[in-house]
Amino acid sequence: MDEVEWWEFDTPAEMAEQVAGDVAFVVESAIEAHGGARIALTGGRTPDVVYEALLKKEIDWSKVTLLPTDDRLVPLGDPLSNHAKLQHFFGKTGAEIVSLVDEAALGNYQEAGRLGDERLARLEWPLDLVMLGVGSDGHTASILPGPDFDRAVAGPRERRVVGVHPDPMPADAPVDRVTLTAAAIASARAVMVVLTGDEKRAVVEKAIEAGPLSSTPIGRVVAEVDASIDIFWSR
Ligand SMILES: O=C1O[C@H](COP(=O)(O)O)[C@@H](O)[C@H](O)[C@H]1O
Repeated sequence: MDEVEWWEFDTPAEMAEQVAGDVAFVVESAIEAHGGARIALTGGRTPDVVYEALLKKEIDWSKVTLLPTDDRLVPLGDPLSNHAKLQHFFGKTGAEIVSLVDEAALGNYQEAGRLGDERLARLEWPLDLVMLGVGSDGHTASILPGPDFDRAVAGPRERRVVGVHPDPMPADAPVDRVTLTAAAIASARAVMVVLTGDEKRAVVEKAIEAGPLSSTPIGRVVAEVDASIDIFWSR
């Protein structure tokens, strides 16, 4: 990893404004450089304020492809679905929204991972931007402790999506997942991390300090990324 730069804000709204401006700049540059932008966006609760701010930017959404960094294996309209979140915020913009979840494989997380990988192979790579969130346990995207951790952080580099059975199950969304792998995230042209609160900040600082030997998903992913990473944090 080249460099980690922290950007600190007093409120989530101030942070959101900055992040939205940076995302809009990446989108504009990507459209100028290769005619379209491909962006992976975090799920969870933290980014809502960012997505509100992003919707106020002038963006030619018809040239943008959006996908979640990860998803929960639930029907696409379920409140736990990250795809549903993207539809809720960006569904009317004209952006193409790609789901990582194939509803035919909700009961088989490994098959769901394979189908998600197949689906993303149809996109042009690399992604222009990956915006990551972080859980207070240090997970990022849906790279979580459990039997699939090694495959997600250190599996074959050509694998972009894997299925994940978290162990232990996260209390707020106790379901199997599909996630971008660390290699797919690391291949993006730009990577940013968005988080709030002292607890998550301490987790991320400790994970980055541990480097490639970190036992925490966010530490392993940051260590994989060659380019510089911007971390946006607010109180
Ligand atoms: O399960 C997930 O959690 C993380 C963090 O979410 P938050 O609610 O603590 O902001 C999120 O980045 C990920 O996309 C999501 O699926």
